[in-house]
Amino acid sequence: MPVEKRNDNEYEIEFRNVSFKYPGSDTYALINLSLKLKIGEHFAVVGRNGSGKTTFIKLLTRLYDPQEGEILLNGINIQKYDYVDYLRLFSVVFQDFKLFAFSAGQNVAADVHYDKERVMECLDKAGVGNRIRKMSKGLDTPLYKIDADGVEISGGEAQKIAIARALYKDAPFVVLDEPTAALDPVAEFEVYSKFQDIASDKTAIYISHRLSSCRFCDNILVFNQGELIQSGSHDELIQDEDGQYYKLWNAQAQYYREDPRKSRLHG
Ligand SMILES: Nc1ncnc2c1ncn2[C@@H]1O[C@H](COP(=O)(O)OP(=O)(O)OP(=O)(O)O)[C@@H](O)[C@H]1O
Repeated sequence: MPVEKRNDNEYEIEFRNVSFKYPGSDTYALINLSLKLKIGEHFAVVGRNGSGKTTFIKLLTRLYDPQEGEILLNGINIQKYDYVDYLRLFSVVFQDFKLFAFSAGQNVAADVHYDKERVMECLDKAGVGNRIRKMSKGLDTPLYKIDADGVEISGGEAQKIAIARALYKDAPFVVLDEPTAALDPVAEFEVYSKFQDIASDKTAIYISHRLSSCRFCDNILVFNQGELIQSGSHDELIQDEDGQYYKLWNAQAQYYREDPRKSRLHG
């Protein structure tokens, strides 16, 4: 069935007791996950390596179907919707995003024909607009040196362009699966705080290993060994000294102490 187009973007997704094993694997990558993603809510997803964060996104975007439980869009199992129609609801930047040897503008629009002004706006929001403006042919500059006029860009710049592409798509759900891995902590914080503004009216999910970037998000979801074990704001989660969030936060705290004197004391 088609996904009903809603001008109010009132799309709600619910995971109901979802468990999942990858094909050929004996262990669960996700165990009994239940949560609701309501319109306009922003989520940060944190947890150790292999805790199920990316798998959660893969099920959400129907790269796989769960063996147990169900995922519902406005109360109807997502498997009942037309696949392409369903995917239109999402702008996703995966860890292994790809840019192509096309022009900067085409990379953002994922199309040959595009609205230059809007593309530039998205590049600005992602924090890479000025870099593109300074290129000899602006938006028409080919990325990568395959072309004689091509420009090599850094990993961090590529990630910002991938974020601009997700913004250009203008879908009601935006997912950033650690798209900031090549950014230094300051740049990641900048992207993340901008992202909160950019995604203001959208449902947004942001996966990051750097807890410092997520601390201002109201809904932090903590995954551990395939389970959602905690959720809440930073201030709520940090209260529980036996909790996983507290452990993760303290394990990383040495990397982002703001007071250099403290760093010296600990360094
Ligand atoms: N394609 C796959 N086939 C089999 N097992 C997989 C596959 N992808 C992930 N897994 C396993 O599923 C579990 C959850 O992995 P997932 O990638 O969701 O974790 P993650 O929290 O996103 O990790 P990271 O922080 O390292 O990106 C892990 O045990 C992982 O080894």
